Amino acid sequence: MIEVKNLCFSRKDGSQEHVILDQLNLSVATAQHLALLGDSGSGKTTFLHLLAGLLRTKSGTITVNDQILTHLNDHELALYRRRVGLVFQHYELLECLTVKQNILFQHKLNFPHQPADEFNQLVDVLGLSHRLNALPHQLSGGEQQRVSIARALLHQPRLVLADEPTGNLDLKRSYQVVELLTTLCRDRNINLIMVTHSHQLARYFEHVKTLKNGTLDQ
Ligand SMILES: Nc1ncnc2c1ncn2[C@@H]1O[C@H](COP(=O)(O)OP(=O)(O)OP(=O)(O)O)[C@@H](O)[C@H]1O
Repeated sequence: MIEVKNLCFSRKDGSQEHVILDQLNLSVATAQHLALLGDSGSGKTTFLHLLAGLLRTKSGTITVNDQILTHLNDHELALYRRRVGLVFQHYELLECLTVKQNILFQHKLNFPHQPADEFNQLVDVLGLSHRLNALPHQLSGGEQQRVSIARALLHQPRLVLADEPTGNLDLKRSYQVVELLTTLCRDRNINLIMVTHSHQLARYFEHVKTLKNGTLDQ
């Protein structure tokens, strides 16, 4: 469950204050999926970073599964971030690690005593079982994105934020990735928010909103 109330966010541009989000409100029910559209520069990535706890704001509130992010101290926010699954446009895999090591790396770092129960099932569903010893540069873009999805889901997050995950893929691979991402999240009752420029891909989502002039359409 996500509740965003009167969220404002600005950045300093020299001496000028550049307003990016302006009194933004959003309510996403538990396990709901949302596609986020909007022109380039409208603030989609900024909004995802605020939801991920990577940025802070002083104005407005963000509540995710009963945690009010604005009230968390730095340590609590770091713990919150560990529980969010992130998927990026450029995959952000570690080049020197194999597929298997990439998928397990953050899990081992953040949850060293928690077994990675879902590993086998995830790599199987994502079609990666035969690529576990490959290095990222030996994979196609679609395969790399599937690795990053496995990494994002391994620690069983309740929220996955995907920032243009198909931005580097052709249409066929984009559909595959979105189909897998939405199915995996639906099966696990995970809230998914995906930024995309594609109205076609947004059709996979039960809810679609557009960010414009710092706020979301109703
Ligand atoms: N680190 C930063 N410092 C200053 N301004 C920034 C920074 N990051 C983003 N911006 C500005 O904030 C605004 C919103 O950027 P953001 O990346 O959130 O937009 P977006 O909707 O995700 O764009 P795109 O679709 O092109 O990825 C833009 O005007 C951008 O130039």
